[in-house]
Amino acid sequence: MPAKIPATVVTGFLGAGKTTLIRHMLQNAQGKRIALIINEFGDLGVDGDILKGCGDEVCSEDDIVELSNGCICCTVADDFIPTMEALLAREHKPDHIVIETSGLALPQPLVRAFNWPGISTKVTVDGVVTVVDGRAVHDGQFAHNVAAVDAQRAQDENLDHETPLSELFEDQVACADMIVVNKIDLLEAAEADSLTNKLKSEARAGVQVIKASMGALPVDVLLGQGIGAEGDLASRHEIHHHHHHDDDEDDHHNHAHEHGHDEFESFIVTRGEIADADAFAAQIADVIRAHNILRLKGFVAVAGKPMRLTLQAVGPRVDTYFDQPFGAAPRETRLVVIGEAGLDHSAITAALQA
Ligand SMILES: Nc1nc2c(ncn2[C@@H]2O[C@H](COP(=O)(O)OP(=O)(O)OP(=O)(O)O)[C@@H](O)[C@H]2O)c(=O)[nH]1
Repeated sequence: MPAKIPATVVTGFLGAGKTTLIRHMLQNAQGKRIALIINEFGDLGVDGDILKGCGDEVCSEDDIVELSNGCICCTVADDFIPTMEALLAREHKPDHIVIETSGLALPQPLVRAFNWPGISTKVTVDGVVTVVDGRAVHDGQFAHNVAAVDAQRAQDENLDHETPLSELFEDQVACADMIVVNKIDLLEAAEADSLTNKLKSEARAGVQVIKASMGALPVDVLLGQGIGAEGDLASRHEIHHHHHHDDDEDDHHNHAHEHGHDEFESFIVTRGEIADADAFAAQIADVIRAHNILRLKGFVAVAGKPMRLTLQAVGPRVDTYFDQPFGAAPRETRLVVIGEAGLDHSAITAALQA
């Protein structure tokens, strides 16, 4: 029987740097043939477009498959399994499969899917890489204290102080084989060390915690962990599954429901060309602050520039760079806005179109 193809799951919160890390990996793959499965949140394929735009020989468009029918953990059977089967049926099989989950997906149901008949004999989870935004976590944005939260819950069943964001963060840490503390360039050395130690103490025993900037890690470090994560799911406990860890559908749905994916939403804002890229970035930072937007990303048409401007904002930090010509795509500005449910669509749209 041929060896199983290793698959690496890359998870991590919105804007932590998953796409950046994968792009670096593809550009340094040293001839390894990597197939990518990308789970976009919302219906604008920004991450896929960014990766396709890297123009490298090893990341031909054929090898990039996008799942955009919602959260990967809720669409495993309908979307992920058929995609994986199609990938495994190809004549030229990849050496390695990398799966980028959307920042809101839970890694555990995805890892569990590798135990499905027809999948389990052909592919194995090489490792789960959880990318964290070192700056944000250090600043306490997604900090958590499991004991304190449990104590609070025990005191009052009606009082749930835990936000969905911190729940997801805990699940991502609990499932990791390797934690990448990214954006180290935005931290002092001592801050980076203390965060690394804190995450080491929260993760399962033996989990590697590695610092990185712009996700720049050697491919040999990221791939080839050889863990077989689908075989030890019980140790990757989902924080909110205190009662049982079975595969039954109801349990899965309850879990998905508990996490309330409906509590997040995304929508698209389009506009024509903008005149000044710096002024537009400043405008976006203001809109993000005013409306509590978690993540904003997309492509911008700048007057007089043939290239499209890629724009990515994590919190109020806005990054832009020109990546490639518009080509056949319409020359317009398209932005996806992601936040917790209740965003004021019309006010945000008006502010971005102003
Ligand atoms: N300063 C700094 N910025 C970074 C680093 N890594 C990524 N970024 C920036 O952070 C933003 C988000 O990075 P992505 O790679 O798109 O993050 P992601 O996790 O794929 O985000 P989602 O797809 O929204 O979940 C981009 O603007 C990156 O350029 C880093 O190490 N340092």
